[in-house]
Amino acid sequence: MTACIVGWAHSPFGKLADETLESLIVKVATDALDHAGIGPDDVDEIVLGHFNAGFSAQDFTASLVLQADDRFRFKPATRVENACATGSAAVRQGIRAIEAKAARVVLVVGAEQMTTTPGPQIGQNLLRASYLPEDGDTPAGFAGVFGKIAAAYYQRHGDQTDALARIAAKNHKNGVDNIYAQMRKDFGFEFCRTESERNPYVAGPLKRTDCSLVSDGAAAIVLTDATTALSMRRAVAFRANEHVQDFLPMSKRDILLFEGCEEAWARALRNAGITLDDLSFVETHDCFTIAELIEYEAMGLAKRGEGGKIALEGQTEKGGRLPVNPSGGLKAKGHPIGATGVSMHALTAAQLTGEAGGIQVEGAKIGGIFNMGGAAVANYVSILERIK
Ligand SMILES: CC(=O)CC(=O)SCCNC(=O)CCNC(=O)[C@H](O)C(C)(C)COP(=O)(O)OP(=O)(O)OC[C@H]1O[C@@H](n2cnc3c(N)ncnc32)[C@H](O)[C@@H]1OP(=O)(O)O
Repeated sequence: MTACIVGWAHSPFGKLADETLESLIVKVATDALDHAGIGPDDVDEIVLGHFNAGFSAQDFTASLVLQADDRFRFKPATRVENACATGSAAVRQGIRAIEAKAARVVLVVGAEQMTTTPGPQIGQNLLRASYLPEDGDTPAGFAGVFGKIAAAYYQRHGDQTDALARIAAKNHKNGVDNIYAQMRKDFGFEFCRTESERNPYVAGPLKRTDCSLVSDGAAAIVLTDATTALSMRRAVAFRANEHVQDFLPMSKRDILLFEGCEEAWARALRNAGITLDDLSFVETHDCFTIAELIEYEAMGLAKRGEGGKIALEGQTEKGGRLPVNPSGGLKAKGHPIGATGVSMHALTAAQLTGEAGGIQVEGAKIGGIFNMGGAAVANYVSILERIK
């Protein structure tokens, strides 16, 4: 049974000093049901994606969704976690409940509040998603992990300074038109390419503009089975949804290949019966620009070692062969860990129903999503298409 997205909601991403984790969750849960045109009584199951790992003193957070409305009382609610792919793990749990016919309507919420944590502690919290015996004390947190990956990529395939700057500039430019984005500033290629006081090196060859943002934010989607969806205002179907989990230690794999990402894309395209050429756009996990570059190769858009080439040719820019991250990605939109995967699904659904506003990809028909946890450890690919 195909699961469908029938409604969604998105908070602004950024430093949201007036919000709490609870207020963010309550707002998007309420707004997503309104958008779907249903009420709390219609919901069979609730899934919350929330990473936490020290960002919030409040743990055991699934029941925070019930704070949105007393009518949620006694409904099953569960929190799921899979590092930076936590949001997509929550989406997948909802899909599986529908496919198993255990639920007809599932409310999926993703949320994180990161900016209330002091700077150095943020890096330490994020590193809990690395293999601690190897990477637990990496300087600069997860940027340090990807700084090592970038340095190794340069060694194997040559300097990628220009390509990474092109990816950063593209995503920042796209983010200008995203009303939910944390950073709506077009920095331009030269600024992203050049080390400066405002764009210092953070880890290895990665500068500040190569890194995603530290963010607060939440997003929610409403899932139903296809029959129910067709009776509603809109229906965006999952043509595929795949999850591939790889080894956590990077020393057990060739970390420059992102093989889990490759496998997830291969399975998703096969199950959807399409090729990359059928996609109108992709939202991909650009936690660091080097990740987006390697993902071009893992998804099959570029040969190994040539991800930078297609970035420099503008193939992934709006109007290019395959627009990647029209939302501005994690780079400009922001990356509140538990919310990110849900946000990707909400904004992809919005693209496909023509509700994406300034970031709309004209004529978008099929959208792809790649959300990852750790360094290509948890790999989730969804392929979405509007059916109503
Ligand atoms: C964990 C997994 O499972 C997989 C993953 O997804 S890993 C990704 C997890 N997320 C991260 O690791 C977050 C990475 N980013 C960071 O840690 C931080 O943004 C950073 C270290 C790159 C910069 O932080 P910082 O040096 O403390 O900057 P900060 O003092 O906050 O801000 C200084 C300026 O830079 C800007 N800035 C901050 N971060 C920026 C970024 N990433 N890109 C562009 N500009 C940024 C700020 O807006 C500010 O600008 P103004 O002076 O004009 O106001």
